[in-house]
Amino acid sequence: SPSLYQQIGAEAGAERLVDAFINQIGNDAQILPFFANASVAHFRAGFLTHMCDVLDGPCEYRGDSMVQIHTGMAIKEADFNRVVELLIAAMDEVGISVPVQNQILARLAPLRGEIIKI
Ligand code: HEM
Repeated sequence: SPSLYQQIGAEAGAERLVDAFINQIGNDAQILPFFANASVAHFRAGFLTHMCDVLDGPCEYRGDSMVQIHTGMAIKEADFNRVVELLIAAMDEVGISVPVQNQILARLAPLRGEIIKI
């Protein structure tokens, strides 16, 4: 059966999704401040490869670990939940079906403990 990566439209679909997500973050007063010192190009490339890997696409994420990246950001539960909302809004925007959205969120949910309160 097709991978989740294929179901979102492979490379072009993943790029549309990540660009919509970045646009959501750029318009969100709660989350944008976390990215004040980040490079958008670096985040885009890293998030794309990580997403491709997590969704069983033909990529292997070799960047810093989730713990390494997010340590010191003091991300709270509410911030994590907000980022999930922004990702859902981005998935809606690019037309990913709700069943596929739920499978994607199920892949990301276990990462919560590596990202918050560290
Ligand atoms: C499941 C949720 C999340 C995943 C899978 C995730 C994943 C990632 C990945 C893959 C990168 C880029 C790594 C690289 O190549 O350098 C990144 C960077 C970043 N993430 Fe997350 N993240 C998540 C949640 C969050 C949350 C909730 C926040 C803040 C509220 C956040 C803030 C950041 C920031 C600011 C960067 C850029 C760091 C920099 O380049 O300076 N992330 N994240």
